[in-house]
Amino acid sequence: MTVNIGTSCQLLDVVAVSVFTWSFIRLAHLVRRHARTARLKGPPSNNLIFGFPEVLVTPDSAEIYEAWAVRYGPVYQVPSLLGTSRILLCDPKAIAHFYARDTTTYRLTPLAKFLTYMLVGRESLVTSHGDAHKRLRKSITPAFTVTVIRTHLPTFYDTVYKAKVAWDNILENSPDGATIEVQEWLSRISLDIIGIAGFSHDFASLSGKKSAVSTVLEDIANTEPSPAFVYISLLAQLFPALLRLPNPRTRLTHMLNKNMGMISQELLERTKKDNEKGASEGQKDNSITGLLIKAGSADSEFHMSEEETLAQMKVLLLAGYETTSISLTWALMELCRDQEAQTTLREELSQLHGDPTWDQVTNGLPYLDAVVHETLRLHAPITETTRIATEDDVVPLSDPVFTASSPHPVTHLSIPSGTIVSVPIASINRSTSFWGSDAKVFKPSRWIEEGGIPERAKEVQGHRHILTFSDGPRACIGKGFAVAVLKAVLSVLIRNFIFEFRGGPETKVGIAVGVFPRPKIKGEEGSRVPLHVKRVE
Ligand code: HEM
Repeated sequence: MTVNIGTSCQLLDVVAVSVFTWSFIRLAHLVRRHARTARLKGPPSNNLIFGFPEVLVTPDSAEIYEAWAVRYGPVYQVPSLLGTSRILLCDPKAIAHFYARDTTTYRLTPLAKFLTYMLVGRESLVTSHGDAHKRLRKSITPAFTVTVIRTHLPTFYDTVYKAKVAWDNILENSPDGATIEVQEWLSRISLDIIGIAGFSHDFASLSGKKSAVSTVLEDIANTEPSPAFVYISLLAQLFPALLRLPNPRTRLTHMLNKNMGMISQELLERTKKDNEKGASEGQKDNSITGLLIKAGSADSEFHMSEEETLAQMKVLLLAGYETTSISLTWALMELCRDQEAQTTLREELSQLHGDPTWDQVTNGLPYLDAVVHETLRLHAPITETTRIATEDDVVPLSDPVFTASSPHPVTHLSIPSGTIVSVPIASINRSTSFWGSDAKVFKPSRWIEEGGIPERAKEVQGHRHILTFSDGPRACIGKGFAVAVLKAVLSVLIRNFIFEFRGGPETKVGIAVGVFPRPKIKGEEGSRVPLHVKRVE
């Protein structure tokens, strides 16, 4: 087909007019919505086009959000693209109300939906809403009961022991210790655990097999977003399709989706075959893949299509693996900074004869529990929840606030349909007003001491008063699994090895921007975390 210049100009004109008209309609809609919202206090715009772009592009905006909450009150508005704004909720009652209505009144923003489609395809648990979400969630819930997670504990130990053996070999002739890049190892441990426990598949990454999924995730974390990409991702709030423009990050995202798709398809086929055999032998398959296959069968109440099944597998693989490995890395880094905490944990673990049993993992090791929850409090891998209101809502507040438009304090906030609302998870988890003057300090003892958790923090609903696993109908389905993995892996590593920063406890820590922000040692390439590791003799 040939296209002459005249035709291309007409085409461009049509595109330009369409984009302009569409933008105009959207702006008119936003202006109308603005008129119906009580104007909240908040920082002034510092950029005519983007509002306050810094807060969207810094990997850790927790302290900016906290400073604004102190200055403008626990609910405030932040300038956003083209004169629009976003509402931030830092009030516990408002947050509980918001999360309780997640998937119904509050839904994924067009940008988040678009990004998730790019990552895992359509029809997944994370992009579905209302009854469709309930149906998909119910289909995999049996894989996350305490009874099932408990059966995976030996798998968690078997996997971390593979790393222990490899590290023992590295350290065999180095009594004073050696440098080990732990982030990569912790990623391998997490991937192999989720593979075996969740999908009955051994990725064998601890045996040196390169995984197509982890390689792409590494590449994403090691590819600094270019200034052009940062600009595009800011504009993508209004025009998500801009993310389709060719750039290295988009290419890697497509590759991740493709690789996860190939693995999921392979696992699905294999499990189907195994199940046919197992069913004839009367076995029950409670693995994630087994449950999803059951949900896709003709006589199931869930009527899940093959596309939905594959999308769920990709979501679970990504959600379960990357978040857990990031949390493990943070735990080791905090224990390097606080050697006393590391010793206390080792002493607690050394009193056991062998690896903790399930009862010890869940109830019998208070300091291990405290280290894990203090890490999760300080370093939420998912730093905020952002949604769009799909209907008008009235949000109750714990404490009255002054708005910019009313001389009297208000006890409720009116949120018109179309408003973007965010909960700054990481900021609230380490905010001084919730957790006290030592909120930013890694202090596991706060989880054990009488009165260690301030009353204000106790007002926050969510797993142990932190928002790291979010809350409400979309709260993390894998939180019990994740906490058990963190405890099992740390118990083996800390009992057997001593970890130190090579540059001493004051070593600076930075953030690498992967699918989720990952910690790194400042000055190291990509997301590398080389630590000095010594065997416990
Ligand atoms: C430390 C580890 C983990 C953290 C911090 C974490 C955090 C979260 C958060 C904050 C959400 C809500 C996301 C949103 O609202 O947009 C979420 C959802 C989810 N998580 Fe986790 N997660 C972790 C581990 C896991 C594991 C191990 C699995 C599975 C094996 C898992 C599976 C999921 C799934 C499927 C969802 C979506 C739930 C839904 O939409 O109904 N997560 N997680």
